Amino acid sequence: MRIVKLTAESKKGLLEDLLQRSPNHYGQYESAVAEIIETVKKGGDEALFSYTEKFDHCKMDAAHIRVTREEIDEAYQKVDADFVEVMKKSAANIRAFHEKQLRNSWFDPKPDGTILGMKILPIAIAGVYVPGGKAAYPSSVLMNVLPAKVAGVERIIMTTPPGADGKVNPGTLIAAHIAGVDEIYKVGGAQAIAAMAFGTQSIPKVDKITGPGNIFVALAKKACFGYVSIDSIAGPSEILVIADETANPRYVAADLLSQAEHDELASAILITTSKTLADQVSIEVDRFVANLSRREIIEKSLNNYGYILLVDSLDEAADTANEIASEHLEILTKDPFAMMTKIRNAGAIFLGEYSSEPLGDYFAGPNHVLPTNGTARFFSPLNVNDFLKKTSIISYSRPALEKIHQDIECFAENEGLTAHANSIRVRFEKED
Ligand SMILES: NC(=O)c1ccc[n+]([C@@H]2O[C@H](COP(=O)([O-])OP(=O)(O)OC[C@H]3O[C@@H](n4cnc5c(N)ncnc54)[C@H](O)[C@@H]3O)[C@@H](O)[C@H]2O)c1
Ligand SMILES: N[C@H](CO)Cc1c[nH]c[nH+]1
Ligand SMILES: [Zn+2]
Repeated sequence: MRIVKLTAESKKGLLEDLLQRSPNHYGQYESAVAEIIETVKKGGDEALFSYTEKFDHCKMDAAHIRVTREEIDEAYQKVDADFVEVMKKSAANIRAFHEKQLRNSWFDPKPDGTILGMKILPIAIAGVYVPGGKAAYPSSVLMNVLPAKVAGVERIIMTTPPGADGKVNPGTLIAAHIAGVDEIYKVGGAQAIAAMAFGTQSIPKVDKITGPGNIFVALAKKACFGYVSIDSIAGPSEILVIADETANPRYVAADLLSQAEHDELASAILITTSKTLADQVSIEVDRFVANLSRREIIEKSLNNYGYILLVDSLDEAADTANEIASEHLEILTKDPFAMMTKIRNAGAIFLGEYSSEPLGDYFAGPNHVLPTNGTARFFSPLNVNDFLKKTSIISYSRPALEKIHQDIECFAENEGLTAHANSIRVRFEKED
């Protein structure tokens, strides 16, 4: 991995480079995605079948688009029983963590007769996209579906592209079954997003679409936003490690590679105060890479977005981490909790040498759908709130309104909205 002394100039170049990975920079696919969405809007199921044949090389029809109970049973025959048990344990952790996020409706009655409150209800129907192109991610099924379940969403549907044989990855099906998905449809890409946003003969229109996917999926979600709610536009995975001279270089190297293997555009960055650690990590990275199955992808992503940045102090490391606002941030320093207090922007923070990033990807419980491309400055991890909607409650008694009616009339008149003022005043005027 290249080792770079951090300067104002190298930082500027790095930040600009990282931003190029955002789906917002892939405008060349936007017109193709817009055409797919329009075609699905007009053509419904027939358009879906034709895109499935074109992109997934699979002949699909209305009788086979929905996954059957028999297909789920078949999946259980194919997947190792130990893996099924692990998915169940992981699901229990994810559910328990997300249950802590639940908020109840609240009402605040006052002695003067006012009641203000917030009525909180789940959305009625959620649609989860699960990638199925290059690799299957049963963990992402759990991470997207369980917060919706905890929120109390009544109907959760899922779409995922079929293989050429018309089948869905068995691990994906079992994860969906464990998490409690109601319906699974075999369709992928932008066409799946359009189907969930607008509805087709087979696929219901949903209120919110969540889930990761490739550039066609990301741009389709962006284009459908407004017709339907979405979680976020996820970009390629990112890991940032802050480490000092106390860190174990093997652990740092292994953790950087864990995210580099996701994608050629994934970023893996170490910020350290120790030149010795930097050199050791670089050696350990080379040792590990030689034996990893996704070596080609890893080498490309390290070549594209792999950096070891040398800084003069941990404060400089924290400032830089806050500017990068990484999806994942590991802190491997003498006092990780002290360091954590200096971090403002990160999707998830992993503290200490036994909290390596894949713990969060698979098992600990917090969501692995996290803001990427610097959006941790203003976005949060996927959570139960994403599947809840709120309605304000306002109730005043006559005496309560009487006390303040002139204030409201004053406000309305100053905005030139006399009908607003009148709607308050009329309640306190004597009728002729
Ligand atoms: N951030 C996360 O939490 C997370 C988790 C899992 C996966 N991911 C990411 O999701 C992505 C999955 O991508 P994938 O491709 O493997 O699966 P995918 O399911 O997102 O995409 C496959 C679909 O893309 C469409 N497609 C392919 N080529 C096309 C073309 N030329 N024109 C129009 N549509 C086309 C097809 O319809 C196909 O069904 C990866 O980038 C992975 O890193 C992210
Ligand atoms: N690290 C990914 C999010 O950036 C999520 C994931 C799924 N499987 C393994 N990892
Ligand atoms: Zn991962």
